[in-house]
Formats: sequence, structure tokens, C-alpha cells
Amino acid sequence: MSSVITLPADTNPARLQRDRQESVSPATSKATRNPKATARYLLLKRASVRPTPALYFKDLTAIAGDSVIANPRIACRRVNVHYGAKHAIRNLTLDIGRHEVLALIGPSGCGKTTFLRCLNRMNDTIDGCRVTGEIHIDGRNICHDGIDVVPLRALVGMVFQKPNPFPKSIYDNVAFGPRLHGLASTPAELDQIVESSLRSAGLWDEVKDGLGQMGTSLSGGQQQRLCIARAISVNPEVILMDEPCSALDPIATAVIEQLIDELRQRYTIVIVTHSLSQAARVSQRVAYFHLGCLIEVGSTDVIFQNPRHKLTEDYITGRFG
Ligand SMILES: Nc1ncnc2c1ncn2[C@@H]1O[C@H](COP(=O)(O)OP(=O)(O)OP(=O)(O)O)[C@@H](O)[C@H]1O
Repeated sequence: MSSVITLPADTNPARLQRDRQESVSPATSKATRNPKATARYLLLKRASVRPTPALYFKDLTAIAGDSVIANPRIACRRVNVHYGAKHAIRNLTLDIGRHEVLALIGPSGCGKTTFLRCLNRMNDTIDGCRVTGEIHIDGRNICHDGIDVVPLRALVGMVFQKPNPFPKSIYDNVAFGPRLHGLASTPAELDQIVESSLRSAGLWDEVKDGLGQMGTSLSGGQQQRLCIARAISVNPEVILMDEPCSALDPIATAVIEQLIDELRQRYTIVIVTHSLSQAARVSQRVAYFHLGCLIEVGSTDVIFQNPRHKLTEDYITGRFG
């Protein structure tokens, strides 16, 4: 036998008064308090879309305490990246300082590489990839249509996961960029650029007697330093590194990490790494990404010792990812 439960009448005078004022549907009543939330609710209702994903992403809103800093080299504002219908970077705002190493961390597929590639317009090379928002480097918006990406990619050099020297001599690998950009007016000047780039990359002493040797004949760690020398040879301001040590043994990794610390004195470095210990060793600031959102950015000490967001904490402590 079914029973009917009668709820006691509400006798709270404040609530009764509010209910009288809001004797409309819940959506409309919310409109008086939060028009944006209601607009989203109505939009979702009209589109017959389950609201869960939108609300879920709302919950991922970054704490982003240190995302904006004074006098940044790079300033990203409201950056979104789509691969076709896939929304890979969501409304990212982030500043990157002048002589810092910023490590990008987060679970696989969270958008680290996609964001890195925004910084020198490498995503332009991917069909169906669309980047919106603003990215200013030294005050210039590099997302602007009129920007020539060739000098941009010299200003913002990139070192990839797998060392990728050209099938040319060590000398020609490093001389390639300066020749392309007309940075040397005499052969002696070119020699000078090649030597200083190889010295900066910590490779000169190992290769100075074999500059005519193929770059591909070097060890993996040496090849990666050759790629760093190649990036340095065209006077960059920023060096992007996408898991630069993932193909290297621990000794070669330690050499590259030491080099990154030295290069920081002259360049802004943004590094993607899956190694939390590497991020802790080489970076001054860390940005944690999750499902395309920048969740939290802060000094390396804070992120590793006292993260503000639960998602960051779960990732750092190995509970997630
Ligand atoms: N060329 C592409 N075309 C379509 N989708 C892509 C492309 N590149 C990346 N994506 C998607 O965009 C999202 C972010 O990818 P991205 O490679 O930036 O992540 P990630 O954090 O660098 O991952 P990982 O740590 O595994 O390298 C993923 O869902 C990925 O599948």
C-alpha cells in the first residue's frame, strides 16, 4: 500500500517572502541573480546538451595565482586552440618571465605540447588547427595575420623530443640558420657564430676537431646539444623544449639539465616534461594543465610543496596521471 507523505508548510518568513518574489520558474528566478548562468542554462537546454561537461569544465577553473606577472617576456591572453571540433586549450591566460624556466606538466593529452607550439606558431602547420586569443612576445602579438613566421621561429627556437639534426655536417647544422637569416657577412663571422653557439650548448670541446663530421653520427645527448646550438645560432629570445631528454640516458639528461640552467641567464625557456623530478630540478615556475585547462601556475617550490588546487596535488603526489 502506498503512503502519501505531507511536507510541513514552510513557516520561515524570509523564505516565504523570497518565494513570493520569485514565483517563476527556477531558470527565470536565477536570471535575476546571475544572468550569465541562466543564459548558459537556457542555451544548454535549447541545444538538448547534457550540462555535465560545461559544469565540469567550470569546476576546472584555474586558481592561477601567479599567471600574470610584472614585465613578462611572453603574455598569453584568452588563448583557445581547436583541432577541428576538439577543444584542446581552453581560455588560457599566462605570463612567462624573462630569465626563467617554466615547466609545463600534466597528464598525457592535457595540451602541453599544443600550448608550446602556439608560442612559435608551429600549430599553423597542422590542418584544421585554429588558435584564437592573443600571445604577445616583447609586446608584439604573434597571432596577428601579418606576422612573418620565419623570423618568429628564429626568435622562438624549438628543441624536440627526439634529436633531429639535419643530415649535414656539424658545422652546417649550426651555420644553416645564420646563413638563412643573413646573420654573417663574412666566412670568419660565420665561423665565430658556429663556435660560440657550440660553446653555449656545451659541445665545442667535444666536436671542435671534427666539425665536418655528420651531425647524425654524434651520440643522442650530443645530437640534442647540437640541436640546442642550432636554435641558439639565430639569436633567439625564447627556447621551447618539448621533452628534450625523453630519448636520453641519465648522464646525457644531467648534461642537458645543467645546460638549461646556464641558458636561463640569457633566454626564456619553456619546457614540457613528464618527469616531475626534472621539472623540480630545472624550473623556477611550473604550470599544471588538465584537460586543456591551465589549472595552476606558481613557483616550483609552491607547486611541489604546497599546491593550491586538488588536481595539482593529486598529480604531484602520483594519485592521478
Ligand atoms: N594534430 C592533432 N590533431 C587532432 N588532435 C590533436 C592533434 N594534436 C593533439 N591533439 C589532441 O589535442 C589534445 C592535446 O594534445 P597534446 O599533444 O597537446 O597533449 P600533451 O599534454 O602534450 O600530451 P603528451 O603528454 O601525451 O604529449 C589531445 O586530446 C590530443 O589528442
